[in-house]
Amino acid sequence: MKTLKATKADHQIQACINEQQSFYVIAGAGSGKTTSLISALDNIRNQHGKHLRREAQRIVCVTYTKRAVAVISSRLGWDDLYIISTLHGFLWSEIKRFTPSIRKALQEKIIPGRIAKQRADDDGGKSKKALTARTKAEQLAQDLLGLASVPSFTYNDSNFSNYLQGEIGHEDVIDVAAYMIAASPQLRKIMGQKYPYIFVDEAQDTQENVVEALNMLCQNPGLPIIGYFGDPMQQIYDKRAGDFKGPADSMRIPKEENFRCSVNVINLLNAFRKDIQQFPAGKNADIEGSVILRLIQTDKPGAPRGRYTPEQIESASYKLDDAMAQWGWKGKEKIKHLYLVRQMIARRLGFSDLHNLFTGDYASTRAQDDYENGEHYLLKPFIVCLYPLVKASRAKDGRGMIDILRQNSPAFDPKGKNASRPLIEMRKRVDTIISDLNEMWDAKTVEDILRYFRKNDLYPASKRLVESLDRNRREEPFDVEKHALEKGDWLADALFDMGLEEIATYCEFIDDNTEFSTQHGVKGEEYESVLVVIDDVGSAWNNYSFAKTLTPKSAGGEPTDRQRRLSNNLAYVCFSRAEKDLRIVMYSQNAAAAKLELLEKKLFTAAQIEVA
Ligand SMILES: Nc1ncnc2c1ncn2[C@@H]1O[C@H](COP(=O)(O)OP(=O)(O)OP(=O)(O)O)[C@@H](O)[C@H]1O
Repeated sequence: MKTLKATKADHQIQACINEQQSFYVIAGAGSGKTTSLISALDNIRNQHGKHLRREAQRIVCVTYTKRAVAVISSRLGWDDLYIISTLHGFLWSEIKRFTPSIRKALQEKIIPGRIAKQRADDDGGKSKKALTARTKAEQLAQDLLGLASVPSFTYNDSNFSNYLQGEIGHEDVIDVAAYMIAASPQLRKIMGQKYPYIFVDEAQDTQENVVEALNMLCQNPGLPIIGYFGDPMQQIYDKRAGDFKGPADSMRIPKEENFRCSVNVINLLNAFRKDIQQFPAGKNADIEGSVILRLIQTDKPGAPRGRYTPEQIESASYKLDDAMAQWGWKGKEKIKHLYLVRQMIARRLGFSDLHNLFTGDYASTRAQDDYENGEHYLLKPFIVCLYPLVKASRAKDGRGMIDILRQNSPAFDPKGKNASRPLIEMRKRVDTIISDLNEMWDAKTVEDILRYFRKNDLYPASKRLVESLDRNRREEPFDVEKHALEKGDWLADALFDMGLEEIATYCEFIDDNTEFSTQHGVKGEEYESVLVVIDDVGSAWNNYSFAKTLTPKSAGGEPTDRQRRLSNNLAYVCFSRAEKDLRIVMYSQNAAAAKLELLEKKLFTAAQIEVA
């Protein structure tokens, strides 16, 4: 492992570990939180590894993404002394054996809570919101009644729970686990004995109830202890413990170094937040770097739902190319593009039709969110299994294809129904499937491929997917009001008719194989040159309003508190990825006034702002 000079915070963390005291590290971007976390994990192994292994105890590190899990695991040599896992994965593995307790948590707390939330949205009237909430509350009440006869539960790794099928989705796993840990001293004791050291990375994005439950687990003097690492300003999800803290008597450990960014980028970060002022603490102190903000004047969006027309997108894109050319960034390597403007990413990468479908009239907010996160039930089979399979086959990666099938396909599950079939027969099947798939991929539709996969039992077909494939096509013309609750059918029908070309680029984008990223995908990453493109219009959500947050006067009003927090935090996360040069493009309907406002706020210097 690369050893870096220990910082003051590293010494404080070590002292906490020696004293068996919980702690929480609060520090800005690029301050080496993840680095300190990994070195603390390594130090515990050096000091106590033998003893822990003898006692069959393990060190836990939960982190935010599967990618972070891989990075931390590899830095520690894939040692099974550690459990390095996403929060969902870890919590589920701890509770999954306790079926009666899971059922009890759902019955006593989780489902009643969800019903109450729906009821609060139902004013008894006939509005779409009230009707949807009523239907959902009724469905949940049915689920509650039927729960007693559900024999067991599985985690279905999606946003949806299907209680009567015993399937629990992401949000429920978190809530059920937090409830069970908080409610059961026995469970806390079992976990505490197994895991004397528990670390949480990206603590600001951990759910509040989980922080509370873990703090209860570690509230007594001595082991187990918990160590959180995070930055309140990098909280980019809702309902999370932004201002997290350890249990009572835990130690707050600040870090003011920045080892990543150039001097100019750090100056911007310091102007952006007042709670932490960083200084360049490593080789970066010698790198001046550069920051340029280009404000591009745009017109009011001309398309329905406050979106750009194709001509406007064309023009916005052209002006962006222009800026890149003038900075000498056109064709330059090692640039990471961070766009909040999905419409533009989709256009540039070539999946506009898919994007328009999932942000158009047939898409509920949930469908849109799921599409953006790569979680939609109709797209996930492609992301997880189908497209990777085609890709592996085109790369002639036989081993990769078999791995994908073994991990995803019931027909190839090493413990499944075909486990005892001769290897040679299974190999032949793989060959047939791959050749069929390759043939179909260029010529057939989404529906054809999904049907083929279902027929051959290649992907676990969720109930919703099966229902969509089995249902008759919707023949009647779509009516926004009348079909509000069933619009997903029209969405599915339109998707079924699409070819696979756009799906392929979408999958590449979601898998982070393009130079484009959404800002959410770059947490924890760093790149030499970063281009951030921000535009409230293309974002198509109400979550953010960059114009109102950064330039309220020229944008015609203040953002909501929530918009301000999310916009500021997301901008901070993006800006702080740059090691050397940062370029920001912001579309504005009042560019000249926006410039004056930004200068007044001293966020940028006059030399750093261009108006085009
Ligand atoms: N003590 C150190 N000495 C020199 N370089 C360091 C040190 N600690 C971290 N770094 C380097 O600084 C960069 C940022 O570190 P790291 O990713 O751990 O920061 P972070 O606080 O987790 O960042 P963020 O919150 O922005 O994702 C990395 O390139 C890392 O190698």
